[in-house]
Amino acid sequence: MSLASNKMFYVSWEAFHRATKELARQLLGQNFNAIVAVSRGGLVPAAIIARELNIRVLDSICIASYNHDQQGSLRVLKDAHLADSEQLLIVDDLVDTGETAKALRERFPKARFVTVYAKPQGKPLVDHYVTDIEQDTWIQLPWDMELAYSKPLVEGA
Ligand SMILES: O=P(O)(O)OC[C@H]1O[C@H](OP(=O)(O)OP(=O)(O)O)[C@H](O)[C@@H]1O
Ligand SMILES: O=c1[nH]c(=O)c2nc[nH]c2[nH]1
Ligand SMILES: [Mg+2]
Repeated sequence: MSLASNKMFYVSWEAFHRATKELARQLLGQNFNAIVAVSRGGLVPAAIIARELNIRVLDSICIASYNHDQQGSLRVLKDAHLADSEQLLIVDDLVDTGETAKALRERFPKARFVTVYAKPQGKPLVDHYVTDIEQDTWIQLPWDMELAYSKPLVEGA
């Protein structure tokens, strides 16, 4: 989808932290010993989950597929060095079309893959997620926004 559809789901830092902590709670007791963060979007939730589950070993896989809201071909810019295993947790911020998730599933078939947000098309590819988002809605993540003045309603939008 593209930002032109105008349906937005705005996420504050607090909301993102709360949702990610909820994701960590769902993973309690599953004995993960390492995390691969899917950079860049997965870096923030990976740090929060690592803190909550006391996981000290983290690596990243650097994947790019979107130029802002325009999906392009998927490029792995840097691979992770950690070995695939059932104790490995792959963390991303969201799953949308599922293209990134598909590539991660192929790269790490044994690992668990989790995201904070999931849209319907990508949902079947994740093991755990916290919040459902409609397919035609763009998730505005806190690191992509800044505080700005908002006009009073009487002055019109
Ligand atoms: O399910 P998909 O349609 O593949 O989309 C999901 C991916 O898109 C975004 O990453 P992006 O490629 O924009 O890079 P970024 O994490 O550096 O922002 C997001 O962080 C996911 O990794
Ligand atoms: O910030 C983002 N919001 C989204 O909804 C999305 N989908 C893919 N990549 C995305 N990045
Ligand atoms: Mg990403």
